[in-house]
Amino acid sequence: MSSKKEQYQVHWLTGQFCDASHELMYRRSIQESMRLEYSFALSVAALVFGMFAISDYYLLGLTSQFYLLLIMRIVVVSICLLVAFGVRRWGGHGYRVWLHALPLWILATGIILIVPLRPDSLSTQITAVVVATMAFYLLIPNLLTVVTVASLYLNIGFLAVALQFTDIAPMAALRIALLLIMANVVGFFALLRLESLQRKQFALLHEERDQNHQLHKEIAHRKSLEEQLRVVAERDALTNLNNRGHFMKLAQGLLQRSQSDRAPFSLFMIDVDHFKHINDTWGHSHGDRVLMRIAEVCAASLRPTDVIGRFGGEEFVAALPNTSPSDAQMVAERLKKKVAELSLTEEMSKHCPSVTIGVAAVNTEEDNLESLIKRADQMLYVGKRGGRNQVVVCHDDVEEGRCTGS
Ligand SMILES: Nc1nc2c(ncn2[C@@H]2O[C@H](COP(=O)(O)OP(=O)(O)OP(=O)(O)O)[C@@H](O)[C@H]2O)c(=O)[nH]1
Repeated sequence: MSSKKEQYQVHWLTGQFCDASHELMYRRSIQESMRLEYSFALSVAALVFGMFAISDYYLLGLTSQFYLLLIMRIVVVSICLLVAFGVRRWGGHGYRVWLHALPLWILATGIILIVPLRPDSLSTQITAVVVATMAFYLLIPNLLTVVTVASLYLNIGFLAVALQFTDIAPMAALRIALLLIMANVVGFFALLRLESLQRKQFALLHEERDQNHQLHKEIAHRKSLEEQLRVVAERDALTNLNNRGHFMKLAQGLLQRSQSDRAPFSLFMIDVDHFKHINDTWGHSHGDRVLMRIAEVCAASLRPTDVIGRFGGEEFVAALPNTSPSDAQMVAERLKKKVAELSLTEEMSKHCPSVTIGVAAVNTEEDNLESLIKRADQMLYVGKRGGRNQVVVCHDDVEEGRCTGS
């Protein structure tokens, strides 16, 4: 945190960031607005400077001095307007410091040159220099260092030329110098304060952005952890099917909805045949792979609205809402066929995997998930006893022992 503060530290004298990369980043961020502001302020300053040609005319008439002043004003205004146009089009505050400094020097030169051409209007010119100094600092957006140097050039140059070309007394010159120093001090500290406040605001904004970014990262990390936890809590690690607990929860919901809609509902108990033999012959890792493949086939054979889970070991369970016993038998037969068609690893190519499926359907409104599972399990047992690799459907009259097998 403290190193961040150091990075965003503002220099007490220049009002710029001590860190050059942050200073560049700041200037780039204000570049667009600065371009427009700068070119507008410079155009206004140039036009005001040009308009003083009217007072030149009233003071000097159509004399050679007037024409000289007029030419000088036209040159200054033209250059300033050209630079204003150039900055608006191409000039970035961050990159072209010289382009932003140039018009200040030209305006300052113009103001200084008025003194020898209109030496008798010195008091007006002193006011103009003070106003120009304040405009340099506060109206035409620029770097504090650039403004200070240009303003010192204007003030010292003006005083030197005034001493040279006018007959001011030394005390009057001292008073003018004090006035100009005051204007510079006020302008300097006002701009210094503005520059550092703007940069501090920029730093705060960036710190806030960094914190927001951190927060977003933290939230994303937590969400992914929550997702991982949810998967661990709901999924079977080997087959990625629902685990028994989650299956029961989902199937319970489906059963309740089916019962309230008076819609048919069926349930499968699916058991892999001779799975112990697979483990014993090819090892547990092959057994695991067979389980995974069968789980994939089972899941793919069902509709998206059905729910399947691993009940335990090599046994799976599936809930089929809106499915009558005859439809359930058809689905189970299809599933059994797909398992039989499974191609296993080369070593196991001679083994033909098979499953036995016990099917039960909702009979009465009092039926619940446990009783359905129990009946499907009984059908599974019947199928196992009947030679495996078959589907056994429990009908309404199961109590009387009538089942359909294939
Ligand atoms: N590889 C592997 N084996 C498992 C897993 N869970 C259970 N088993 C094994 O599956 C075998 C199931 O054997 P049995 O219950 O005798 O069933 P079976 O050999 O398929 O015989 P039937 O069901 O009667 O056809 C046991 O040897 C368990 O150790 C598992 O996650 N991976």
